[in-house]
Amino acid sequence: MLHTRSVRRVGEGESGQCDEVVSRDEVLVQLMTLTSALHHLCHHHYHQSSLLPSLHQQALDVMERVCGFRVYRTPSPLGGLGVVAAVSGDGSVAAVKRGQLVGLYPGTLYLPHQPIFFQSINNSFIFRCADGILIDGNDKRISKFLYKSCCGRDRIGMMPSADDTWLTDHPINPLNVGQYVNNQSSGCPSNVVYQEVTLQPWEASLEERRLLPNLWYSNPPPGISLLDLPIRLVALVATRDIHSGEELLSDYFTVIH
Ligand SMILES: C[S@@+](CC[C@H](N)C(=O)[O-])C[C@H]1O[C@@H](n2cnc3c(N)ncnc32)[C@H](O)[C@@H]1O
Repeated sequence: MLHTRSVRRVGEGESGQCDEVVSRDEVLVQLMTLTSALHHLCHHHYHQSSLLPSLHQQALDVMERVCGFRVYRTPSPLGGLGVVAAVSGDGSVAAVKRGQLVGLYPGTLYLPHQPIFFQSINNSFIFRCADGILIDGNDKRISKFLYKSCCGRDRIGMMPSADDTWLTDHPINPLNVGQYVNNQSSGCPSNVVYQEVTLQPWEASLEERRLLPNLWYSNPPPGISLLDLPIRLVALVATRDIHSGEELLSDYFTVIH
């Protein structure tokens, strides 16, 4: 069956993937613009699950004001859930412009040599980066337990070092649903690509990091602080204008040359 699958072919350039729709810096500018606008929602005790649905709605409103569209999970004609981009009101307009950041792939980060056998059983949410880093974006069972455990371990004082609300139906950062983007199918070509970004520690404040959905499975090496570690982010970027109500579709199968 594999030979019938469409494959995204990626060459590696000096500064990253050759198929980048926009530069790494542009992805980060878009990301930080949204996270700055979402900061005020973090001052609530948002880990209280009763507040999350309302905070999520407010976050979607902020996203639409800042980015021009909102993204959310909804039942997909392909089966299960998918992710759509939409604007309130007129469904005929282009909600997303080519090059806009539409999602982040959340999850626990595993180095290529780290064991992930039990987490990978019956798990369709494991993303493999070009350099072999794995991201477990499953929000259920052992994957959920491990992410929450790492989040508790990495707390900086009272401050969480990453977002864990993506494990619920009401993420405080609406971008953190990229693991639910479905694969393209015949007649429905992809409209987003994955752009892998290594975020250096000095590029994001603690306030920004608490809205980002990735952290490491392992402790930092001895003598290295958690805050000195880079973080891997996988951004989903639109490859064309996307109409309001359209499902986001990616290409799961990528060959790196
Ligand atoms: C990462 S999940 C995506 C979210 C998934 N739809 C869900 O609700 O859990 C990947 C799984 O979604 C389903 N899927 C993704 N793209 C699909 C497609 N084009 N047609 C049918 N099923 C698809 C497959 O079951 C696949 O293993």
